[in-house]
Amino acid sequence: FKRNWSNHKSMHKTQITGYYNPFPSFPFAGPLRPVYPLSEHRTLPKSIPHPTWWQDGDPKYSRSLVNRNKIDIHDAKGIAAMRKVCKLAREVLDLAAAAAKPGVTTDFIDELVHKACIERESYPSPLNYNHFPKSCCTSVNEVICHGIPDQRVLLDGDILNIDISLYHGGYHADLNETYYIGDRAKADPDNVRVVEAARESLDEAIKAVKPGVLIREFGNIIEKVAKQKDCSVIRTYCGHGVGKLFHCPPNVPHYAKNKAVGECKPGMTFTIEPMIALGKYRDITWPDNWTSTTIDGKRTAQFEHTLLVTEDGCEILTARTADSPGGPIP
Ligand SMILES: COc1cccc(Cn2ccc3cc(C(=O)NO)cnc32)c1
Ligand SMILES: [Co+2]
Ligand SMILES: [Co+2]
Ligand SMILES: [Co+2]
Repeated sequence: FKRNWSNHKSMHKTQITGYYNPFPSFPFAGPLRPVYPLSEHRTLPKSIPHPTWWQDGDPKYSRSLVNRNKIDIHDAKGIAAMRKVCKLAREVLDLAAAAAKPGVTTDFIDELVHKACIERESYPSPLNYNHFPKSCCTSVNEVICHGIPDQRVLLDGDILNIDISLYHGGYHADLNETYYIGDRAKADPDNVRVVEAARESLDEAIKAVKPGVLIREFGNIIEKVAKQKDCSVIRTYCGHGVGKLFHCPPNVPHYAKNKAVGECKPGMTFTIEPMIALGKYRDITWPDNWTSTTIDGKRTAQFEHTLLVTEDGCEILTARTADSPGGPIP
């Protein structure tokens, strides 16, 4: 699907002939622009198991209507596989985070992620998923999610979200974090407010995960934290079941008073991945049909974990380890 940009040029013409154009940079709501060309399509050795979409981009998730809301409960083997792929995904995210410095391009981060996946006999799940062009998502400043790694150089003062998903042993892991680029001690107070609101809203939601809790409860918790920090909650993108499939039930909205279906039961695995914004919650997508930004160009931050519901609570399968870099500003 290619947008028809012919009227776009006419908008520029009217600009030159003096008509007022309220959105001169449409559809770029903030200062960020893509920096092309994207690097060559990356591949993996065929010895590494590939998901269904590696070649034609189609997940082929033939979901029968009956199972529309059925949430998978993993057996011991499945739980062991999820622990393994989530540990590998955490290692890859930590390697990417350590490289995220001023002067480095997001494409370099993607190349590092791709190689780290191969070293771990894992496929980077986003690669060619619905035709997504790269092996991870790198979302800078006003980008909410699904940022495409390109030739843009990271700048001191940027905030960068790196979203990693791995496919290993027949199961997917999914996690992301937002990092301060450059001197964290000099980070803009608004950057700190939105990043720490996202971090804290996820942490508070995770504390509530245990058998019997309704999936729709997490949005109430997340929105309460966001509002306390004078931030908004993005509504378009939700957390999701993750396991044998990259995306499956339950759908996990991050906003209050949502109508999500389902309750937590031991053995299910899903992500909670709140996207929090300094300004309006509405989103707009770039002409690349992937990159989603806030409608007002204000900055946004996200954190994501893959969680396992246990008999008495939850296990954060993608938890940081002792040698994970970064972390909250003290
Ligand atoms: C068809 O519509 C879309 C639109 C945007 C993106 C994609 C495909 N896609 C690619 C990477 C990716 C990551 C996640 C994720 O859960 N992150 O936590 C979700 N979707 C993803 C499809
Ligand atoms: Co133009
Ligand atoms: Co993710
Ligand atoms: Co996700």
